[in-house]
Amino acid sequence: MSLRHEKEMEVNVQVLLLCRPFSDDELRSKAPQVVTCNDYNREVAVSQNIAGKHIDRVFTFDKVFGPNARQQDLYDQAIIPIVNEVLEGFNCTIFAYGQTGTGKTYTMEGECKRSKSGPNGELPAEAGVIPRAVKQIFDTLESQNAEYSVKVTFLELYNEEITDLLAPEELSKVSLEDKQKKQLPLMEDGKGGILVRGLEEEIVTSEIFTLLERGSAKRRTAETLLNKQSSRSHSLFSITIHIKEATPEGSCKRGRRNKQELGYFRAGDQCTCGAPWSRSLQMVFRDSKLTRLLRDSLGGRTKTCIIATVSPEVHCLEETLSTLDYAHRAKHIKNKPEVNQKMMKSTLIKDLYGEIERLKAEVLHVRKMECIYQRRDFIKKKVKGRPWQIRLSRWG
Ligand SMILES: Nc1ncnc2c1ncn2[C@@H]1O[C@H](COP(=O)(O)OP(=O)(O)OP(=O)(O)O)[C@@H](O)[C@H]1O
Repeated sequence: MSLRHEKEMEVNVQVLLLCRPFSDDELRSKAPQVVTCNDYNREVAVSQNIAGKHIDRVFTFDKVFGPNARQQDLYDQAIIPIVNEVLEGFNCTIFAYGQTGTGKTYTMEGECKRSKSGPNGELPAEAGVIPRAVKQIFDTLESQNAEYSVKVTFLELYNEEITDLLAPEELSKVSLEDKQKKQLPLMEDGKGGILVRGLEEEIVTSEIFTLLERGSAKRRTAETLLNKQSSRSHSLFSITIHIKEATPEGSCKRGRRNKQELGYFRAGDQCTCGAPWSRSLQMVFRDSKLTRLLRDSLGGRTKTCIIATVSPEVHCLEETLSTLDYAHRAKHIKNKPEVNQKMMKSTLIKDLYGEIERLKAEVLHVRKMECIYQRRDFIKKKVKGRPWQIRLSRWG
């Protein structure tokens, strides 16, 4: 392929800026505002006082959403086209990046717990990107009378450890404490991608709130100065859509698997991983799990959109500038998105056989682990519990 043709296929990572409104506490304390958004010009200005001089630093992004923007504004203006591209066959990634308390969870999940869906299935105003994307996918595929399945995964990355937020507890006798410590390994999938071994894939049939609530409840949270319910980790939510195409006689001829990744990545000192793309730019920490998870999204074959989140108030000035600097640099990352190939039925079957083999190996692994845990519990009881008795009986 010619260099010119290759360049034509390149697209930049899209970067949006979202500034959340003042919280009630910030309004009460009359904290000065240092961030001003100009949605129309796609600019955000940060006011600084340096040696008595008032200086404004201005950053331009692909789209800017000020404190008055509603969840629906962000979704309609920026996310709908991306989800449409997923339905057309691209793999896409959307992730929120920002300091603690700037609205990453609010933007990606929304306030699912507080609000309920409307009578006709319409989403609450507070619903974030994930439930809206799921609804758009279902609505579109239903309107096309397509034969499809939608599967999701939800993982947490904390201190270089990956845990599954959707792992069913009742299926395992492992205690919650052990479960949370259970790490999942990252490995190459043999097709140039990365997969997390043992990650639970859940089939979604309609609404996503129950699943999101279940996963979110397992995220590690702690109170920070800026957020009473701060998640202490990075999270990645993936939606895989499998669409089947039928022949006129009705039998399945070929299919396509498209993937949408939705993540929220913490910026700031509490996190040991730093800005993922600063790493991808500097080519350091090549083995960081976050960098590996995002390998295809930053500089790979995926279409990627970053939502940088900031607070408007003065106490966050330093972190806000750092988020804006990183986000601005990320605008220069180029990806080469490729449409997923439609697979012929025979290839599809081969692929599914491969998946069955992989799942068999996982079941075996889980059984072995359960055996080890049961043995350990048995030994623990023996050591810690009351004097242990073995009864020998004999019949006859
Ligand atoms: N755009 C917004 N409109 C209204 N409230 C918001 C908005 N963004 C964030 N908030 C509120 O700000 C608080 C912090 O938001 P959130 O928990 O989403 O931050 P976060 O970036 O995920 O923080 P952390 O990294 O600590 O988990 C929440 O109470 C949330 O409801």
